[in-house]
Amino acid sequence: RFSQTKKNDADWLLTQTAVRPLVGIVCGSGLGGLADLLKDQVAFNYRDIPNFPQSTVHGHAGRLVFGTLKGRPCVCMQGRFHLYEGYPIQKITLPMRIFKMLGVKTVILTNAAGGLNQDFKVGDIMIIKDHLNMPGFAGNNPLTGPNDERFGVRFPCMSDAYDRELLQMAMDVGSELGYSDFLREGVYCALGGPSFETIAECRMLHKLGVDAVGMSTVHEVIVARHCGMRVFALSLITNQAVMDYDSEEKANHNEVLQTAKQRAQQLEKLVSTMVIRMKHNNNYS
Ligand SMILES: O=P(O)(O)O[C@H]1O[C@H](CO)[C@@H](O)[C@H]1O
Ligand SMILES: Nc1nc2[nH]cnc2c(=O)[nH]1
Repeated sequence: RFSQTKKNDADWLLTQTAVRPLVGIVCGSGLGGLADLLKDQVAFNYRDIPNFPQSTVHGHAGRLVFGTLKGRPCVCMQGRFHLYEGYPIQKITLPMRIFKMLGVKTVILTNAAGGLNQDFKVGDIMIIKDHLNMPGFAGNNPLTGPNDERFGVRFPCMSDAYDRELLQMAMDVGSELGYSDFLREGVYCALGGPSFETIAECRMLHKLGVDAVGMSTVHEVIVARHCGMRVFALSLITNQAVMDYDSEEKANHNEVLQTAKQRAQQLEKLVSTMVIRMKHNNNYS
């Protein structure tokens, strides 16, 4: 059933735009401005794409934007789907398979996340080098169910999920742009949400080696890697996870959106420079 939906969506989109994207970008909470960098835009509201889920979260506009970045064809999701919105996990990740069918080779995912690493500050950008898939530990993995061999193997490897070359490129580009003071790398952990973490949960995640916590990205990464797309992902640290019973801090979505607003331009510059550099390096067919 999902397979037919994906094919219909991809075919429908390909008849509506001449852009044949090689890069697919997913914008995290409050980070939708990335899509505005695209030139010669052709944009679709999710509600107008047959069978597509709808964005229900503030800070996720719900538009699929095609366009070019210095001549490089891209497609950008201005808004993603989360488990807590009530969608089945396969529906949340449906856009990754549509990306694949559109011809996308590299996926760039961004998100807003809480910082657990005590060296991190609000406003830091963390390049994701690995993840913990908490819903997956409980059996909620987007690849659950019959495996569609046309996309990938039954048991995909995840030790190479985050492309090392792109991670290095992000560090290099970041340092050239003068971002080194707020550029980090680390491990992202996805939880189901929508409640933010308790203090005990934050302490546990910290002990497990998690640097940043959020409610997205990991499911998309798994599906993107399953079908062989290259993955680069980053978190904007929008708030410090609360680790201390004396703290007055309370995680909230407004703070997340506020921080995103403050750092959005630099994050956009980092990502767009990388997309342009990918072309120059001729990394892709
Ligand atoms: O991961 P993104 O989509 O950036 O959103 C993050 O921000 C929201 C919480 O403020 C949650 O949805 C969390 O996952
Ligand atoms: N789970 C979770 N998601 C977030 N998204 C932005 N900040 C946070 C956070 O502190 N926790």
